[in-house]
Amino acid sequence: MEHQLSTNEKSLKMNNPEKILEDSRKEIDRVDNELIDLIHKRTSLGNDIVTAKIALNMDIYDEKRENIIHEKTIKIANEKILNDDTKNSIIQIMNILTSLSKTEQKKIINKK
Ligand SMILES: O=C(O)C(=O)C[C@]1(C(=O)O)C=C[C@@H](O)C=C1
Repeated sequence: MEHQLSTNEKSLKMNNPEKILEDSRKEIDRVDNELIDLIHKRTSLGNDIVTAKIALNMDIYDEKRENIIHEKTIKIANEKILNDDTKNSIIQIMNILTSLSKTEQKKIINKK
């Protein structure tokens, strides 16, 4: 749970930029850790997916599914009222994640 700062803590922080920097960097480290875990988790799912695709005689690349992911990403970004720059960056990140998944799936096929 996020810690809610009291008014007293907030005014203390305002006068202490070193503390703001230190705390913000600690929080960024925590977020980065979570992101790395989530990226690893998403990429690892490629293992099961490629096994299923081989059994179903499907290609790794699925344009229809990638379009759904693209539309879903835009919908979520709009709901969260993100600005266009942030929205476009998130779309790029999602493209990187699907590419990563495809690369991993190809590696698994080549090992089989
Ligand atoms: O859902 C799939 O079929 C996947 O292989 C996963 C994934 C993705 O990363 O989301 C990757 C490649 C496909 O083109 C579509 C989606």
